[in-house]
Amino acid sequence: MGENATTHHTNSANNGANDNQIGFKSRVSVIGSGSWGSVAAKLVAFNTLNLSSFHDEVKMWVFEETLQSGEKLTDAINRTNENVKYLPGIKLGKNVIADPDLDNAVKDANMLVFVTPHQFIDNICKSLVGKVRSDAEAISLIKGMEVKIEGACLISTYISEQLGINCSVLMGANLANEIAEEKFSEATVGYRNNREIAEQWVQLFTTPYFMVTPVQDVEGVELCGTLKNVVAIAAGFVDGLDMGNNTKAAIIRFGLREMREFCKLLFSSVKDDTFFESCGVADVITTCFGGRNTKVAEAFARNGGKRSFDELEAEMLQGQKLQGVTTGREVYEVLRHRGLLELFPLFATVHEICSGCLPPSAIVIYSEKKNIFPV
Ligand SMILES: NC(=O)c1ccc[n+]([C@@H]2O[C@H](COP(=O)([O-])OP(=O)(O)OC[C@H]3O[C@@H](n4cnc5c(N)ncnc54)[C@H](O)[C@@H]3O)[C@@H](O)[C@H]2O)c1
Ligand SMILES: O=P(O)(O)OC[C@H](O)CO
Repeated sequence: MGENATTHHTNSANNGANDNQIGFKSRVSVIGSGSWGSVAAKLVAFNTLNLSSFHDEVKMWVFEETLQSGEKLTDAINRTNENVKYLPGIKLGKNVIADPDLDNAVKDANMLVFVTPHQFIDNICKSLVGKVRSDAEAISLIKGMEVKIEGACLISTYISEQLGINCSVLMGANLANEIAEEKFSEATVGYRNNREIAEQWVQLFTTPYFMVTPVQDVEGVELCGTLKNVVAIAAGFVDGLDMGNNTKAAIIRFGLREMREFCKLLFSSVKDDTFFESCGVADVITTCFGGRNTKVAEAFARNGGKRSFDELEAEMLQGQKLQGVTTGREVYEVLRHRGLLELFPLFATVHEICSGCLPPSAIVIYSEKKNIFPV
């Protein structure tokens, strides 16, 4: 494996000052190792092996757990080169090294890929404060947001503020199991100001079967990835009620419209064009037809809302996590706080169904309401 760096750092919060020299190679760490985290590591590892500007090795932080066999997940990944629990049957690349020690996994890395379920990012960031290189660049593949008393905060902003580093995002129509099998997909990198950094992320993720497009609209890209999970839950209810494709298409259209209005409510800078990128309409389509949120919401509706999402998630996903129910609650809190629930009937109804205040069939009653926003 290529440990042929011209500079090698041993202290954890390195400032990178020695790295502005010819021959510097970037080091990549992936923080998270669920199904998408493992695929992200595979994509990145393919490129670090082939691009001379990167160290070959990609560290992947694993939230450690013990498998039924008694073996640690990290040991199993390093022994088999597969994430036997979250992405079985897929070789990650021999240059992917699983590490259960978060500090060690990020040490020396100047490119950090964050890809955990969003409910865990708070603790992860807190434990990383002071541990990452001050010149590191981050990218978030996390679909979700942080909602605090003071308001909603994008995950990329949260990472940026906690760790004092810039954070871009990568979102898109990306069902992990399909990309793992190298079926063609697209994704969108959202960046703030620095096009050069965006190009580096594009280069790191692009493969012959994964086409990545940069868009200067970090908020629009990230919020699309976040909000589509709420629409996915609504689509699952429609499936569970056997309402058919026309109803589902209507729900998708209403959902996209509320996504756009919610984005613009939070950030007036969000661009309409962003909704036509992979992170927008394409992700809504794939997630509403093949995503976990939709599948579990379908089961919820088929059970008449009598089995909780937590119970169905544990049974159907075996350790994988849903984002849509939590995000639905977070969106609801933002809207309630601003007195705008009436303007977002789909989002509001999704949360009220998930929390047991309304039956799943209420999603159809919603669809009979008039258009709220001017089209
Ligand atoms: N799976 C997909 O198809 C897909 C595609 C695009 C984006 N995403 C997004 O990527 C993010 C990561 O999802 P995923 O699919 O890789 O994960 P996952 O749902 O497949 O797996 C859950 C992960 O959470 C970890 N975990 C459990 N408890 C934890 C804790 N207390 N602290 C930290 N980690 C813990 C598990 O070890 C596992 O790695 C999510 O925001 C998701 O929306 C997923
Ligand atoms: O399986 P889901 O519902 O978490 O969706 C996965 C991806 O976000 C689809 O792009």
